[in-house]
Amino acid sequence: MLKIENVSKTFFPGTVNERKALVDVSLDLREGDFVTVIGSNGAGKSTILNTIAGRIPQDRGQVLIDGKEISKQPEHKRAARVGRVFQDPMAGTAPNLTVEENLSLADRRGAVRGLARAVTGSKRERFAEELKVLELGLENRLKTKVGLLSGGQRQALSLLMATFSKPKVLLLDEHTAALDPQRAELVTRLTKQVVQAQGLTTLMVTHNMNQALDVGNRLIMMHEGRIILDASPEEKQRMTPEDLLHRFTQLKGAALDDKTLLQ
Ligand SMILES: Nc1ncnc2c1ncn2[C@@H]1O[C@H](COP(=O)(O)OP(=O)(O)OP(=O)(O)O)[C@@H](O)[C@H]1O
Repeated sequence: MLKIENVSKTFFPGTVNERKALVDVSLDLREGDFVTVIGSNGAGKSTILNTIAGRIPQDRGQVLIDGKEISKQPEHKRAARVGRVFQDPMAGTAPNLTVEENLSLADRRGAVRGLARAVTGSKRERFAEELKVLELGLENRLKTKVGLLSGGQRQALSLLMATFSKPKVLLLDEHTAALDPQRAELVTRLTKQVVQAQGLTTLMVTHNMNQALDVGNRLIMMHEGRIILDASPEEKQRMTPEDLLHRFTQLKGAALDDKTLLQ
């Protein structure tokens, strides 16, 4: 479904600031796979999401959705097929627009022209229905400016907006990290719910080992631009956070040893 083939990305190549963010990364996701992505700071987790979304062009390799190469498509062209939620609750919504105007924009994502913000009666009813699922009472606040909502409410709305046009792929970049534990739990629960209901193929970056094991059916671990572990559903189910940390230390060490050997 989502295929990443031998993707590499180096920032500032040939300079003192050179950063190899992705080194020959390949990944194959089946329809409905929900993959959690963990790794150290600077491992390349966000960069991989950025190359799928089209925010950053890769230097080499291909990104395919349903067998179709999308690497040349600009970000806005991919938006209808690739939904995304960021860490910052401010990033996914327009604060000066109302809840219903934001939803209307999300509803029209990928459409060519038209009054994207305009909200008709039937649409309003549909939006209210969709909002009810969040259990935050936002269905009664359709005309509230989004800037007045709490971080958790905005993030829940961002999630709904990212999945509104039934994307092929959902990218979650530490989308619960900026929330307090209670709201993070709520948004995690909503995420599971929405991904399952729509059967979305999903990649979720997290620094939280418990969350990485609790959510999804597959887990990958990245280090210095490479995937160093791709845990199957069975393997993931058996793992504890301690196992995961232990594997990380082991594999990280092995990656370093390999590099030393190659020098
Ligand atoms: N736009 C950019 N310009 C220059 N360097 C970048 C850019 N984006 C990422 N990098 C570099 O690429 C490497 C991978 O960064 P990336 O943000 O993908 O890591 P990450 O695994 O998401 O890290 P974190 O967990 O800290 O968010 C890092 O060395 C980073 O400094």
